[in-house]
Amino acid sequence: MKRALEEAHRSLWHAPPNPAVGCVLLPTAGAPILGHTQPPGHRHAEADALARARELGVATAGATVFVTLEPCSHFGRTPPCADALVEARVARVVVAVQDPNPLVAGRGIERLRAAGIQVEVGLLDREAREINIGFFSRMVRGVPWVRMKIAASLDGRTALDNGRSQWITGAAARADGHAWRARAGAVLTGIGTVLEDDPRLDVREVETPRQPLRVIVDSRLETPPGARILQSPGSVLIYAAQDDVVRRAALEARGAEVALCPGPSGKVDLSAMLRDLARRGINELHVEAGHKLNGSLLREGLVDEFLIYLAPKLLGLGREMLRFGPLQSLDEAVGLRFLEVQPVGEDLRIRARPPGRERF
Ligand SMILES: NC(=O)C1=CN([C@@H]2O[C@H](COP(=O)(O)OP(=O)(O)OC[C@H]3O[C@@H](n4cnc5c(N)ncnc54)[C@H](OP(=O)(O)O)[C@@H]3O)[C@@H](O)[C@H]2O)C=CC1
Ligand SMILES: Nc1c(N[C@@H]2O[C@H](COP(=O)(O)O)[C@@H](O)[C@H]2O)[nH]c(=O)[nH]c1=O
Repeated sequence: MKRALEEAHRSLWHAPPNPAVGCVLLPTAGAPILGHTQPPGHRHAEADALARARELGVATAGATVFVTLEPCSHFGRTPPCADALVEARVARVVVAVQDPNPLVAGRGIERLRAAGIQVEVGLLDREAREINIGFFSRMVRGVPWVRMKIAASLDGRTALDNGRSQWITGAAARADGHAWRARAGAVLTGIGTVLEDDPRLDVREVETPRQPLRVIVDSRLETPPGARILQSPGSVLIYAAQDDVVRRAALEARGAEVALCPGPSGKVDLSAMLRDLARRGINELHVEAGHKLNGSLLREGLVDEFLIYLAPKLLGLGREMLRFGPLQSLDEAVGLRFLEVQPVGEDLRIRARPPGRERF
């Protein structure tokens, strides 16, 4: 199953909105055959391993199959993998975790058992959920997994007082940040960052088979039609709270989609926005915003994970990571749990989760 998880990992960048799944087929004789999810519309992991077995002329009857997610039982863009395993006459299927999609959960396992195949469920289920944490979040909660990336100095500053922030972290940390952008379905920022940094927010520092959707929270449609984000590759979606026919037309003429998502006090309803992003198939949402939008997302309890790069430098007065508070008591502090602390180039990468989000 560990090999199957490694295979699943290879699909992380091209699988979305599908889950990244890995498969290892152990034939009764010969070497293991590996498979993983191909881009949407192409082979799932089990079908991939079975196709490889056919290409190699390896008999699949009696084989044991390890797969990181329950085989599908429904006709989507590809035929059901459970049927393919039945037709291949495999003897045993070990599934790491059941499909979280309430419409199909358990059906693939039932289909295999009904055909007389021995099925076991639960081996390395925690790791299997973790690799598809965004897909699980979308299926179970109806919102993407929100991962907030912050690049800061050791004293926690994300920009100088005058707004300048490029660059705080080094080249290796910035490239690492692009790898996290690449696996997300969408990258989200706020209008403050668009106006101050004129960012592109696309994936350039690492190779990628696709560009994530770029999303701007822009209550009053203030994104300049000449902004670089509208010129770089990939689609742009702007959430506004108020319509403005002229500004909307100018942004649409540049290829952006504008969605109205009004909330209280003339601002975008951030929870409704997340539900809408999930409906659009976004599993992981990568946030790269300034202290104001970061603070709003935290205050509304919408942040699932922090991806923080800390540079070994001090900036003194400047913008904080997230604007919230002031708290009255230390008991009110937002406690986090470190998942990982890792050097990246000359900087440190810290991944941390708030309580209740340690696992999914
Ligand atoms: N080092 C780093 O990792 C990063 C640093 N930065 C830096 O941050 C600075 C920009 O910060 P900031 O201005 O905070 O930028 P943001 O990206 O946070 O955008 C701020 C805007 O978001 C809006 N906003 C906040 N909450 C909501 C909500 N609930 N609904 C709708 N809109 C909301 C605010 O609107 P309103 O005004 O109406 O309240 C505000 O105008 C720049 O200097 C940039 O360089 C930016 C990104 C990453
Ligand atoms: N300053 C800063 C970051 N800033 C983030 O990168 C954005 C620019 O993206 P792009 O236009 O695609 O290069 C910027 O608006 C902000 O969100 N990132 C980092 O890894 N390290 C840094 O020091």
